[in-house]
Amino acid sequence: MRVKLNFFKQDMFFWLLRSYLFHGPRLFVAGWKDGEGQGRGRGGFRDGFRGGFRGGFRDGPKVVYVPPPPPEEESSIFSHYATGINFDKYDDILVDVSGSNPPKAIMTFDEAGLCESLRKNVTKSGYVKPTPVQKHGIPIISAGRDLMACAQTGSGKTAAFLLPILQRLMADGVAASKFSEVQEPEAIIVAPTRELINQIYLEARKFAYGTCVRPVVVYGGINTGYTIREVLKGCNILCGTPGRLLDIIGRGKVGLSKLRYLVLDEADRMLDMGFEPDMRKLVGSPGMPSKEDRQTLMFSATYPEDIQRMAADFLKVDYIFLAVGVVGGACSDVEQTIVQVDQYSKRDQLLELLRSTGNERTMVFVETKRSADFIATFLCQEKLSTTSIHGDREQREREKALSDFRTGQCPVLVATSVAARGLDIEQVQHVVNFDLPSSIDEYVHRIGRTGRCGNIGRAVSFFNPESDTPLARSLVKVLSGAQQEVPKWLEEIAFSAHGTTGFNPRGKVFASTDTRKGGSFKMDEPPQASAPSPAAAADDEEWE
Ligand SMILES: Nc1ncnc2c1ncn2[C@@H]1O[C@H](COP(=O)(O)OP(=O)(O)OP(=O)(O)O)[C@@H](O)[C@H]1O
Repeated sequence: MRVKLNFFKQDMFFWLLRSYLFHGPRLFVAGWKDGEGQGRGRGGFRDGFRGGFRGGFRDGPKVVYVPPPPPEEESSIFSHYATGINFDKYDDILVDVSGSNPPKAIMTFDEAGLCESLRKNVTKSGYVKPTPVQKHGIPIISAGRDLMACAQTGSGKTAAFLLPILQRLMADGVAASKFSEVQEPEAIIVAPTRELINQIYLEARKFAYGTCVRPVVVYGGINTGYTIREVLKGCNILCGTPGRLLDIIGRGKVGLSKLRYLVLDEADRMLDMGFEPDMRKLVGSPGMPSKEDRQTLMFSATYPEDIQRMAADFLKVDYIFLAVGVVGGACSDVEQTIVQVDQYSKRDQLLELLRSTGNERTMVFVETKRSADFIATFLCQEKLSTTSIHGDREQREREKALSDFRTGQCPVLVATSVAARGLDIEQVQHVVNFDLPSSIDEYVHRIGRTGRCGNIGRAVSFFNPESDTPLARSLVKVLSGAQQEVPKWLEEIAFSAHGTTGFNPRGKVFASTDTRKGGSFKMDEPPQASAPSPAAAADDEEWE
């Protein structure tokens, strides 16, 4: 073991030295970022030589990055990928709606009563029939009810909240957006990462195409002056990451008196330890309508029980809980494989795997920003076109990485948790968990980057018993819940980690849904404390 470790250290040392000489310090010192307009824990200069510089350059120089304008041509705005062979199987998923007097589900988009322009945009987006979360979610939102919705990754949650909001705004004839020193949006949508909120904004912009509703997006890492100018041009739907949103409200550029909708996408993440204070600050902002006077909507594929209880603070008492399928369950269109490895063989196994997948688009998840850089550089040196995304990369680089991955120019994307949730990228055939996350919900979100919208995907996870044993039990449950093969060795690890009594890995999993029913999701497992956000646990990942 010791010999192995020394080899590993030597290997790392020379590799680091080589990389430093080839790539210069840029690889290790991620640089200035996010200083402007934040002055908060998650902003500022967070970098490779942590400790050394940390704090010293916190505010950094002014962020000048202005993202390229979104596409203007209709063909790009409405470009979409095809639904997969399992799209129709969504109809077989069991749906549980709880709460008083839930409105009846719709079966078609025609029944949604969308106004003509919105209906046209839905068709141009390639949507023929609604997914279950849309069938149930749209009428619930249209009826003015608060909603906590849970549906598997890639099953259309974004449109489930955007369509009824846009419909209401159009039906009520919101004032066409025009320049004003203070903007009063009707809806605010929050999400945990910059790339995700930008994606939601582009979806909102697509569905609002040709109407007078104007969505705007604000997030960290881009020039604040530019952001403010965009907002002041007119803003009906404000999409933002929490820091930038609070900043822009704090500057008095956004008033909340007309706010009708507050949407928390990836709601469990928005309410866990990392973001909860920001969310409380947001709902406590001057002018924010009370929960009785606004509609609050929450969406995610996972809802730990304690987070669900806390979420009730933000919702009206009679909110509706909608569960499509298994709460916290993995998407069954993803074929999951768990491979037992030791730490030192991971790199070679990854290489072998990627060589066998050819040019298929693959996301490789690692636990820390540093390993993201290491692994990406390693793969590049092995002649695999690879890019990386993590919180220490500048926003310009993050967006470039994502775009290179989307276009297939770099078919391999090495990512930290920052890319685990929500991102909807065409043709991601594989997800590799080079490092398994510490929380099972994070695992569910990561593997959900593939197998979207009825398409088939594959996820391979490296399980190192030395570090991953605490995840074994939940992993067995998620695998069996998604009708996947559970390796015997994993069952044994889960069994011995748990002790000998009462553990039935194939037992009733995720039994109940709505915490108001008093049940626990996982019948034979005590409720877990909300896991510290993977971000916080892992190398202070920077999320927004
Ligand atoms: N009714 C539909 N018909 C065809 N395609 C759809 C439909 N609804 C959504 N889609 C497409 O399915 C893909 C996944 O949708 P979306 O990103 O909203 O999933 P999600 O449930 O929010 O996933 P995640 O949990 O990962 O955030 C998107 O490309 C979206 O445009």
